[in-house]
Amino acid sequence: MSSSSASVDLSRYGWDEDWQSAFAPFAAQGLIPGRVARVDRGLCDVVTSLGTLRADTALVTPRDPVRIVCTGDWAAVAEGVAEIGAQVRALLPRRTAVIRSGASRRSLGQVLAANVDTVVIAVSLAVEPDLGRVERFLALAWESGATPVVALTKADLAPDAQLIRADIERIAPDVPVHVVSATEREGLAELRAVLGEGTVLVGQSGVGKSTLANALVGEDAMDVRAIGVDGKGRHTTTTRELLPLPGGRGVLIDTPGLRGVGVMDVAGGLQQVFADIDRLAADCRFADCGHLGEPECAVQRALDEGELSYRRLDSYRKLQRENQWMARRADVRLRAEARRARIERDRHWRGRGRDARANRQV
Ligand SMILES: Nc1nc2c(ncn2[C@@H]2O[C@H](COP(=O)(O)OP(=O)(O)OP(=O)(O)O)[C@@H](O)[C@H]2O)c(=O)[nH]1
Ligand SMILES: [Zn+2]
Repeated sequence: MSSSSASVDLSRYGWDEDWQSAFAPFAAQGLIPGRVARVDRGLCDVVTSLGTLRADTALVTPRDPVRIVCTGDWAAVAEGVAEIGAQVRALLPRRTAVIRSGASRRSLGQVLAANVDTVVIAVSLAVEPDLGRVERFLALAWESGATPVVALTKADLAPDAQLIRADIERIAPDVPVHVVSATEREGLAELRAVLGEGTVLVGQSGVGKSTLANALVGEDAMDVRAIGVDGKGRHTTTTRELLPLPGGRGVLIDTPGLRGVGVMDVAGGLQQVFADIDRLAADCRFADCGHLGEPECAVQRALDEGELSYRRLDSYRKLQRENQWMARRADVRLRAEARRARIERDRHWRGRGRDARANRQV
């Protein structure tokens, strides 16, 4: 699909009047708008009205990984002439960003998708779902500014899909939960109906995201391959793609499967996922109740009555601790960076002073 020359209608990719007005200053510089469909090692595929261009992203590569170009971004692109290829010159400010904490142990974030209004969390019905992991994804999704939806995949492999659905609904208040089978093409229309203008599919590796994306888009658009390269014969999505859904129903972004998903800066998201616990806590006698045996604790009462599970309260505490820990790490990192910058600056000025003295002596 790359470098087609046909004229592309960008409204199929989510272009609207607000983007248009945000773009005005770039249009004045002769740049063209494009939506980033895929990013890899310094280059990206960007869909413009002229077709998909391969563009250099060096000019928009800051140190902060959260600000690095990502699938779903709207970019101001210089088309390029002769040997000089296309270049991404700037990114329009994002409306939403789905961010997880970085894969490494350093406290850096990684943007999974930008400018989506729906986050579909894919959870496989083929295995016992890990409720804590679903809660993590929900926190990320709420925090992004988009709306979460849960898709329970591989329904054809699960005799008790409705039981699992009830469990998920309990931990995901106010979130639509859909049971689908991509291979049997079941539940797809219902799922499609709740998607917004832009959707990203997230979830663990192997839950069936790419297969579901293909089923929703209606063609073999994603690269789903059984590869033996890693020796485990796992199915792995090697690229991240953005595709328009049929019937003008917005775009769909597939993401590579995540082994683990860390949270950072998700305090607001956690409050939304665990709104039930916060509501209970409001009825505790003490405003700062730790729900650890204090008298007249509404959370303890709900635990005793089986209205709230110990697992869910533990999960909330664990995610809160992780979030605070990540925030502290980010603080430490920012302070270290500031210190490094100060040392650099001092060295620079000391060097200049030495040069000036040396000059005087000549
Ligand atoms: N039975 C059944 N198998 C499915 C279904 N959807 C996906 N699969 C299978 O599950 C395996 C993983 O599917 P993928 O679509 O590659 O999963 P993914 O989540 O994109 O995986 P990553 O790319 O690693 O993130 C493949 O063997 C699919 O054929 C389904 O609805 N039913
Ligand atoms: Zn309490």
